[in-house]
Amino acid sequence: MTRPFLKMNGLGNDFVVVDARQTPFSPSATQVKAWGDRASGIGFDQLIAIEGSASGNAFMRVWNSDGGTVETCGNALRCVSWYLDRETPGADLHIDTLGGATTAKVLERDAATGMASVDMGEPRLDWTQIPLSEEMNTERLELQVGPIDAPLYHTPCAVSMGNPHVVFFVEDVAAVDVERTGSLIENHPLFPEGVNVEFAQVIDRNTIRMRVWERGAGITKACGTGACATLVACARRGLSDRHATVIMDGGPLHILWRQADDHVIMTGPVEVEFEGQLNG
Ligand SMILES: N[C@@H](CCC[C@H](N)C(=O)O)C(=O)O
Repeated sequence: MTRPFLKMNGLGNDFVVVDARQTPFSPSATQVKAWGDRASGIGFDQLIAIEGSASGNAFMRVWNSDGGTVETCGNALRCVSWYLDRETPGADLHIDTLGGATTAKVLERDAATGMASVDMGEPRLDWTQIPLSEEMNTERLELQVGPIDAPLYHTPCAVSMGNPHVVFFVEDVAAVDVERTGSLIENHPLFPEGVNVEFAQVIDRNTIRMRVWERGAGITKACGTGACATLVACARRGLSDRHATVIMDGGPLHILWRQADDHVIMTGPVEVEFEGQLNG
């Protein structure tokens, strides 16, 4: 089987995007892992399929590079909206995901880059929606890393943006061992479906520096849902306003948690890298 794909990224969080609207695409976990391997395959953080949808313009399916399917991906939603916008330039695009329905709009575009805004819907804040394995206040989780009497990181905030996130507040994000702590927390029993782990340093009320360990993908340069979860977490704790620039290793996203309807709006860039064919 060979399938054409487009390699794209949002702030360096990179994807292989397959248009599966005409021909079904159902790779095995082994195939996804092989294609995702940066040493021997194409290399990506997520594999994305654009499928048909009865209720919207398209359905976006997401696999992490470890081969597991997950609910959604914020940076990929901007890339998929750029792809679909070629067919109906400037229109609002309704893109469904396993994590919920979204609406996207491409604000600027040229042949290989663009800027898009996605309404990600409401964050889910109840412990059952994250989900957690036991009832807890998601604004202040009873969770800590390090010695019991002098924890390195503690009392994070949990937010679901359709997929699960836990946000730790730190004084110096550059000093965090993201791999060590992220991999430990990703599989903590408090998170029965695993969790994406963010470390956030509040610079001022409208600027947050964040680094991420993604469930099923490890350290990535940026995470769209992670940036949304980080802004929501900071605003819930009174550390930021409801709009901020979240600066990740790959660059900034602008996030607004709109007062009127509680929806989170993410705005940022899209880039096309190259076209290719998947074999396998
Ligand atoms: N890169 C993403 C999130 C991809 C899925 C995530 N690793 C998960 O397992 O939930 C983004 O930009 O949101």
